[in-house]
Amino acid sequence: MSSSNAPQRQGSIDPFSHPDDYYGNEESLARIRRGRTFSASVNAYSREDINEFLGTLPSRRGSQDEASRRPRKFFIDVEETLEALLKQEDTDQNMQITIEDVGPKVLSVGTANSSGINRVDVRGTYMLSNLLQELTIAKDYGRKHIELDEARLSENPVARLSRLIKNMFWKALTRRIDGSNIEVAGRDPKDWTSDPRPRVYIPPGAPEQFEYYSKIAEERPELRLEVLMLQSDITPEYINQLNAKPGLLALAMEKKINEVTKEEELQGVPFVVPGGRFNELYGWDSYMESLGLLVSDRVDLAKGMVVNFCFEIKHYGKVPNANRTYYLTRSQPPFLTDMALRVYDRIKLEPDAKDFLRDSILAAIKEYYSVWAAEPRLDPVSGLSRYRPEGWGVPPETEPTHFTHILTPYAKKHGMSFDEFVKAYNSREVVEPELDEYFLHDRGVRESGHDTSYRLERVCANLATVDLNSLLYKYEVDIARVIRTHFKDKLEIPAEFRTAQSQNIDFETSASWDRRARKRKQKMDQLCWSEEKGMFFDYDTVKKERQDYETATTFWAMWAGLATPQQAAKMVVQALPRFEHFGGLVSGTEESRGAVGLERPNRQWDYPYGWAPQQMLAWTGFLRYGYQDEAERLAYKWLYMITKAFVDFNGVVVEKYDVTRPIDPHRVDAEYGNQGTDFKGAPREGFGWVNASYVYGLEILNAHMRRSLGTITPYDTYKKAIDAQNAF
Ligand SMILES: OC[C@H]1O[C@H](O[C@H]2O[C@H](CO)[C@@H](O)[C@H](O)[C@H]2O)[C@H](O)[C@@H](O)[C@@H]1O
Ligand SMILES: [Ca+2]
Repeated sequence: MSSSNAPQRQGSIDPFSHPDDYYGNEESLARIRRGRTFSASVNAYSREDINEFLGTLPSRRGSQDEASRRPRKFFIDVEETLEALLKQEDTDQNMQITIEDVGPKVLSVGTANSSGINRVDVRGTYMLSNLLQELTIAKDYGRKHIELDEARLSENPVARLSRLIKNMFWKALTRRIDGSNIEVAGRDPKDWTSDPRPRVYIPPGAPEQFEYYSKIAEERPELRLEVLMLQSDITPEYINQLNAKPGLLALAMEKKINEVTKEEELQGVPFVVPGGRFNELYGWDSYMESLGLLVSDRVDLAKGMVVNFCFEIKHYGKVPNANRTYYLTRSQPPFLTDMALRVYDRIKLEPDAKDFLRDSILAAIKEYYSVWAAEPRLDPVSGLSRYRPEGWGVPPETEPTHFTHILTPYAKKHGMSFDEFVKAYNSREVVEPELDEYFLHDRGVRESGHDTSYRLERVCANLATVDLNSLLYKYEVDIARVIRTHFKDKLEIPAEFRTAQSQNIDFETSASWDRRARKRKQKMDQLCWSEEKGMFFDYDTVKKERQDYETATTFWAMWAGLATPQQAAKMVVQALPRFEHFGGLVSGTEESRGAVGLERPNRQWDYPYGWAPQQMLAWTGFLRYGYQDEAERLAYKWLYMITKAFVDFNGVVVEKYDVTRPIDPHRVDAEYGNQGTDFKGAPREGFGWVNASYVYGLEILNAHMRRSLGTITPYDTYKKAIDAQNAF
């Protein structure tokens, strides 16, 4: 077929198809297929979605013959145009074309009909940056020349971003731990050792995996894969030792027929990673991602994550923060029951659906008893739970300077260099009880997912947080409902699901779970709710007092259905205005954070930052209690902020946003900066939970809002237009 130097006719190709189809020629496609590590089939982008957005292009400087409205194609020399484009338009030389570049913002390209002889202009930041993205991707596919649909450059930004998320980003973030993918999944940008290499730890209960990976390591020495058996007794001491050789924790595998060899083999159950430096299966990221995957019709991936969680609970006793050895002592906010129920709802007609539901609920019950409702996380006095994981030492995965200000005084005290002190402290050669206390809370902060925040620093492990207890309330009501509705109110508990806390329980009924939920709600009303402030607060189980830090997690009580209608109304009227900003909800209020400066730097989970999970849970909570307008408004603001940054900054989609910053909300310099900003030419993966929030949020908006978003209309302008329309 055609060589990559010859122009290729792409006349019959959908202008919005996946790069595999759009840019992949026979040869490069064959190469990609050969090298493709597994068949993560991506669903085709819905044509209806695109049609809905067509005709609503943003009113910006258009290309010259826009009036003719005929679909136009360009014939482009990839390398030459890329070079000219960057030279002329990327004036700050960061390999992105953004509103901060000060080039002429116009580049002429040849039309396909004239074989490139007649030239027309591509104008404006958005179209030029889309051109850069398309050329970068075409180059990845080895293309020298392309025919490029103008529609691909002027595409409605909401349609473009949704399409990228559904077609490209999920695929780029999908992992499977097995021979086909171990070199990608094993990579750890956080590895602090002098010789980072892929390493996989197998739990003793999965000997077949040990055999499987050992064979791969032997057959493919170039991988430098080290296969190790995990000790059965997972103690903090042991985990500390493993820090010299950090590695992946094996996940679920299933027997499948290899499409090529037609032989049965073990394959990893796929999952989605957050992105950036986070290249493993996380706890609460996975839940948020699954909400996006379900609306992207990737039920298979959402299901895969539930199956992997069940494997983790079975073999590691919990859903670890993420599946790396250094995360083993701690978990993350628990969402398994809701996640499993949402997946079940989509697969309920499949033959194994009931087994899937049973396994998930059994795993959630085990996790509940042994992790969340057991000491040290359980506070036996209040009956509420805390993020209070075991372990000791300095968390090795954090950015190197994170603890400098905390540790330096101790290093000086012991007359040691910084590194010598860290080594001595981590191996218990030096004992510092004050530091132990600091890191007890720090581990709690990381388990809470809200790392870090002045709300939790130095106190987290003592707090019965509104977030954790709302989530556990949801576990309790979900478990009760599933047992009642799906298992005739009697769920048998097989021996492997019993725990030290539940060893005499042969079967579960809904009554005890309903009772637990009622008790938790009553305690939270008593200890966490403020009638005066109209919100829930964390409760300090040691000082026995309510905290006063105002946290957006108060809305999790609505998500979980724990709030009464009266409490919900108060939260909407009193609390919501304190958290609502230009781009949606801020994590905590400015007043609660307090003054920041050199001595007291910003923390990423405090004001002014907003995070996808806070938005998604609040929208769902508002909808649950009938606050449709509030949910729509908040979703609009969040999506507007993401869309605007996507349009103005070369397709950027990041881990978190500064929701008070209208122009460049993706610029966050707190702690380790922002994941997702540092790409060359084209974004490849976005960020897991923000991708999810985008497609999930779009489902909440009405059609009019979606159209306004596509024309980059700020919320206030949209609202004025609607009010004016309604006045007639
Ligand atoms: O390396 C520092 C910390 O990074 C993680 O936390 C952040 O990213 C996670 C993945 O997106 C997310 O779940 C968490 O909410 C973020 O704050 C990690 O989870 C921490 O344990 C780690 O110390
Ligand atoms: Ca630039």
